[in-house]
Amino acid sequence: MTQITLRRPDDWHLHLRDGAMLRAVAPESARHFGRAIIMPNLVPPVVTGDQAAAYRDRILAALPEGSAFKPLMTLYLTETTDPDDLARAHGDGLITAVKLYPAGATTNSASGVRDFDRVRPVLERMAEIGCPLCVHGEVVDADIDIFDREAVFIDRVLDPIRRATPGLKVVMEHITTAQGVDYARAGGDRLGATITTHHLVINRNAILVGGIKPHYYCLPVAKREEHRLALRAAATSGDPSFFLGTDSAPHVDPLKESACGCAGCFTATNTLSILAEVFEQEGALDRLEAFTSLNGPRFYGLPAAEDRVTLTKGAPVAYPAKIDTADGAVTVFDPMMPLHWHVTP
Ligand SMILES: NC(=O)N[C@@H](CC(=O)O)C(=O)O
Ligand SMILES: [Zn+2]
Ligand SMILES: [Zn+2]
Repeated sequence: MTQITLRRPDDWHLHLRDGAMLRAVAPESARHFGRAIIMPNLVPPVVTGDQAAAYRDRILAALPEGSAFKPLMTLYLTETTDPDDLARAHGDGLITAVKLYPAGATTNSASGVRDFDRVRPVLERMAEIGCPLCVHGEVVDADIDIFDREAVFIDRVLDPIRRATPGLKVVMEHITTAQGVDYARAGGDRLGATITTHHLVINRNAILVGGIKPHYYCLPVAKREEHRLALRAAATSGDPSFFLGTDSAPHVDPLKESACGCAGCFTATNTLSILAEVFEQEGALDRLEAFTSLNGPRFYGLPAAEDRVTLTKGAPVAYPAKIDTADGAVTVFDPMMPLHWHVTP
């Protein structure tokens, strides 16, 4: 196969940031994607309906002229989230989901949840109104090894939440383990999982072998090869539980290339070419559309896109090593392989 046409992909987990960074990265996602779930971990985070509306307007203002890209907004769940404000924002179509960060788990998560019992009433309300909960699934306990934090979260936090609030729709964001794959697969209609582009490509060796490689450091951190293979099998299976959330998470280079570097891989620029390469390697190009364009809308109860993008196989794709922002350069994820699939938007 040398050409494939897909319904326009959506990105079910994206960091667009704000200000100069937003203006630089929004066009990178809008070039290929139709919609994206926009992460609310700004500083300060997006916690109220009014803040979500203002952020949506800043995103729309940052898009190229004539872009049809639709940001699907989220609220950042805190222990003081007002269920009425949340329900109003959801009812008005202003927000599509709510994001749960365990406090301290990842970039800008200080306002996240410490005591999960304190958000029970909000979760009950979300189940009633059909508002999905997107979860960064890692425990933060100092005695839990960073490579085990996702698996432990499933047992200690996620499963109890889902049992206590069975009507709640939950998305396990950016799963990185075979345990995550197995749990999502068994979870039925109300459970989905996003998988990033980079976790289909790298295992933990990419970060650590031959010198420390900060541009491969993200959270949840990439795991052993057996987990990468489980993610590839899940993503390419066509199973509707799994859909694309790139977790494209830009940080300027000085903040990555540092003695204490930030977590996040910036993949918006070359994601679709990488995914086509991965699906081709797995003999699953015919299931790429399910992963990028069908399973996500189905989970969220939204229509699939009507317009299409075409991918054509040819000479290696040229893409910039970095993009410029008024705040500094951002390195584009290097998949360590040539990419041959050109996207015609
Ligand atoms: N994935 C990351 O490594 N970083 C994300 C936060 C997140 O999604 O956990 C970011 O905002 O930089
Ligand atoms: Zn996260
Ligand atoms: Zn993220």
